[in-house]
Amino acid sequence: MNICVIGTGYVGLVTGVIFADLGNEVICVDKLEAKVEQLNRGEMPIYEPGLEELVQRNAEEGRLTFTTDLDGAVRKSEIIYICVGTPPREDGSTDMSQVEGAARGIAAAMDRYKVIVNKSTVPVGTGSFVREVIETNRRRNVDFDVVSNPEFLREGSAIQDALNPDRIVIGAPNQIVALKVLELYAPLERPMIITDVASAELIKYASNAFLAVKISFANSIANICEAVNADVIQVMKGVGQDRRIGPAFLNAGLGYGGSCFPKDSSSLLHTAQSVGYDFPILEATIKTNDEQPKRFIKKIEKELGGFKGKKIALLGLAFKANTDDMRDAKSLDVIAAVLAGDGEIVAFDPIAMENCKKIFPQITYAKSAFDAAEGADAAVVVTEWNEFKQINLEKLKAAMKGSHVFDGRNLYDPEKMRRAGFVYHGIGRTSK
Ligand SMILES: NC(=O)c1ccc[n+]([C@@H]2O[C@H](COP(=O)([O-])OP(=O)(O)OC[C@H]3O[C@@H](n4cnc5c(N)ncnc54)[C@H](O)[C@@H]3O)[C@@H](O)[C@H]2O)c1
Ligand SMILES: O=c1ccn([C@@H]2O[C@H](COP(=O)(O)OP(=O)(O)O[C@H]3O[C@H](CO)[C@@H](O)[C@H](O)[C@H]3O)[C@@H](O)[C@H]2O)c(=O)[nH]1
Repeated sequence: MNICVIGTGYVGLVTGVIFADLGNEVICVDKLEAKVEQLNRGEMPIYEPGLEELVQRNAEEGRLTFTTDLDGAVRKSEIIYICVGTPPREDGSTDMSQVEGAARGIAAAMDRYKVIVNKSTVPVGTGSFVREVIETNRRRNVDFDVVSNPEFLREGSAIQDALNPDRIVIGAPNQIVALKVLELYAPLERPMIITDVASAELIKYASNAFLAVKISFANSIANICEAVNADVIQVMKGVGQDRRIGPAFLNAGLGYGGSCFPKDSSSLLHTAQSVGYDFPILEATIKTNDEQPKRFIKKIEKELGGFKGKKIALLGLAFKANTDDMRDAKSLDVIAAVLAGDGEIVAFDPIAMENCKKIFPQITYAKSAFDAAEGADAAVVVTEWNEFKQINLEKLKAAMKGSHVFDGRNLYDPEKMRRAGFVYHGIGRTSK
């Protein structure tokens, strides 16, 4: 099959390379010339384990190409995947300008029947919106179908997630076009759900919102744990053992960040409100998530007696481990609060420092966690990197001036930390 993928972010790159690896001819298009040049040199614009090798192999074998020429790519392809960004607007709704731009580009280039697939996370109704944009802007009277095929990959494990999805969701206007898209995924032998376009669009938002609810619920329980001296890890372990609940996404911490949960929960809330429904569960989930880093920062400030003149070793910057993505990373809240309180930040992250420098060039970036901890009054952990989980506690203690460790991801055992001489503060952990 000849496939065109529009957008070379996480989703476009992973979708493109996987379809190429399954034997299709894939052209990936991006409007950013520098990004396309970088990809053509075999360099990845993002950090994602396993991506570079897979892209290089498929490019060398001639199945995967990168271009800025949307016209040419659309003409050569039977199926066109829209994988562009859908960032949030100020009011929580979704900025659809990239999707509209892609649809206009497709409309101008279409020379025969095409299947247009929305893989971007888009509000319910986007299938009809894309159809309308193309109908209005097409130059020739050629037929086309619009399908929804949402993506469920996670950053940091994107290739594995895309190759082994729990389900493949295809929302199509008819069986024939559904089967055409389904055929692309047949070699993966994963469960398929075929439905209408609107339901498929909503499956994506409902899934992300439900996971966000789980996280905010665990964080709420953690906040109670702190007041009653119970341990949230033990509590959620006990809760998650119930097969009806499940253990995943019950880790209490600083709250969810990244490029998806915050914007997608706001977008779904906006959709609900636009049809006259308040969606109180989702509202509370978002509120809980907004408050979680604030509570943590307040706790640090109180324990240290303010940030003024204090040196904070910040361990981790990315919104989660195995990515260099800084979108909605909780480290940003911590940095902003410490700087606003006249404190000093020395940060270390295995791979996200370059991206953080673009946002906070004024803080100090260290060569290692120990380098960051040198002479620090407190260490604050915000990203669940393995190298922080396995850190040599003695060495960390010896490097620091103070003994406070604020663990925003519950990486450590409180008892072990106390034995190592730290004053340990987790999220929802026992104090004795
Ligand atoms: N990042 C994730 O983990 C993830 C997972 C599942 C779903 N999603 C959804 O997938 C979509 C893409 O996310 P992402 O993180 O890959 O996006 P991104 O913002 O990192 O990348 C989007 C790319 O599209 C390009 N683009 C925009 N308009 C274009 C046009 N008209 N022609 C050519 N290129 C164009 C941009 O230049 C950019 O390189 C979003 O809707 C997101 O919500 C993301
Ligand atoms: O128990 C948990 C699990 C996650 N998180 C946080 O939640 C955020 C999101 O984590 P994760 O879901 O692993 O990362 P994403 O790459 O943002 O992936 C989510 O968002 C994608 C974009 O829509 C979806 O495709 C994925 O299925 C969905 O998991 C991060 O800040 C995590 O630290 C917690 O606080 N507690």
